[in-house]
Amino acid sequence: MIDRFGRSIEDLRVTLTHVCNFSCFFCHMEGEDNSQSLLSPEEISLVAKVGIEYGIRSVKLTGGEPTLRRDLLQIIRELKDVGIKEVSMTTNGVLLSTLAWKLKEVGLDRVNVSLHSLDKQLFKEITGVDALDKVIEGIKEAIKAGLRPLKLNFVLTKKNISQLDNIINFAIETGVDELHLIELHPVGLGKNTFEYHEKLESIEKILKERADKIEIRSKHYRPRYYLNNLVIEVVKPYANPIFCAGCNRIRLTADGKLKTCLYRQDKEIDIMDILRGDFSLEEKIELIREAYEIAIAIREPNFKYKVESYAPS
Ligand SMILES: Nc1nc2c(ncn2[C@@H]2O[C@H](COP(=O)(O)OP(=O)(O)OP(=O)(O)O)[C@@H](O)[C@H]2O)c(=O)[nH]1
Ligand SMILES: C[S@@+](CC[C@H](N)C(=O)[O-])C[C@H]1O[C@@H](n2cnc3c(N)ncnc32)[C@H](O)[C@@H]1O
Ligand code: SF4
Ligand code: SF4
Repeated sequence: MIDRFGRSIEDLRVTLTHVCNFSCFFCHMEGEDNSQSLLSPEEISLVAKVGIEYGIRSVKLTGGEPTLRRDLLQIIRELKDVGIKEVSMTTNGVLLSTLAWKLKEVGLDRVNVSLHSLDKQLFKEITGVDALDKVIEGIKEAIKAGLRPLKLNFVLTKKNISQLDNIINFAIETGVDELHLIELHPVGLGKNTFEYHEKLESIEKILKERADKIEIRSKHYRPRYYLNNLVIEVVKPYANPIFCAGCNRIRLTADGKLKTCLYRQDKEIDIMDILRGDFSLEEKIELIREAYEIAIAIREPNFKYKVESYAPS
């Protein structure tokens, strides 16, 4: 099923919690308001299962920090049980060294680990926590456990641009598969820290010259640059109509809303009353189907090309 802009939905992005053990100065919290609500593993897997009928094939677990959920293993197990082909997670990595093998065992396919600096002091300045060594340990353990392709997320800012070369070298030496080079985008706290925004254009120009191969991914039409054994994927979501044209994701917020876009709080459908209401399972499934259909009908690219109407005078 496709929306009015010809886009399918294939990926469900689930915010498992708004709680985090870091406090990154730019954190967008997936564009959600802080809430204490937590959907249960059964509720999450029911929404994902119904989503399969509408094209959902993969689920991304995010947050806040998803590894803080005590029932994370059960959530992953249930998502695989209802038929989600690929379950992946984006994490700050600080708890990964103890969790990696257990995550693999219950069916997690891969992880993205955020790493914005290899300098201890700067890492602490960015994240609020002195945890660089622990995160590196987590990355290494996740690779050993086979949570691959393992991707690093590097959000580029004026604070850490000097770290980029180190991060690329670290990724190659450690056996990381891919590096997401991410533009800081102004949502959530990121909105107030846009003075640290750094353009990616000059870096991308160098990548173009040095790459052995360049690909365009169907997800967000993201460009991927192959350098030796590392793939560097440029994630440039801000004011980028091409990115939004390739948006095949829909979101499930921590407080039970189907959210059609990271930037839009006006285009959400609250399904908490369906999930927690006094309905039979069949009735819930039917109501969730209706919610997906409404979400698909109202979703739209946040950034669109505007064609000026031209009226000769
Ligand atoms: N604006 C916008 N940003 C997004 C979207 N999806 C991901 N991002 C940003 O992309 C960066 C990488 O997000 P991840 O969760 O690690 O990765 P992913 O987008 O799921 O990509 P893969 O794991 O490679 O499939 C983060 O900064 C996200 O905020 C989106 O649909 N819209
Ligand atoms: C909101 S975090 C949640 C998952 C986990 N806590 C983590 O940091 O990896 C998801 C991803 O968004 C990135 N991110 C957060 N705020 C951002 C912003 N304003 N601009 C770009 N990326 C951002 C994080 O670095 C992380 O890679
Ligand atoms: S970016 Fe991730 S680790 Fe950093 S504060 Fe936000 S949720 Fe926590
Ligand atoms: S429409 Fe654009 S901004 Fe909104 S979620 Fe999709 S890619 Fe992100």
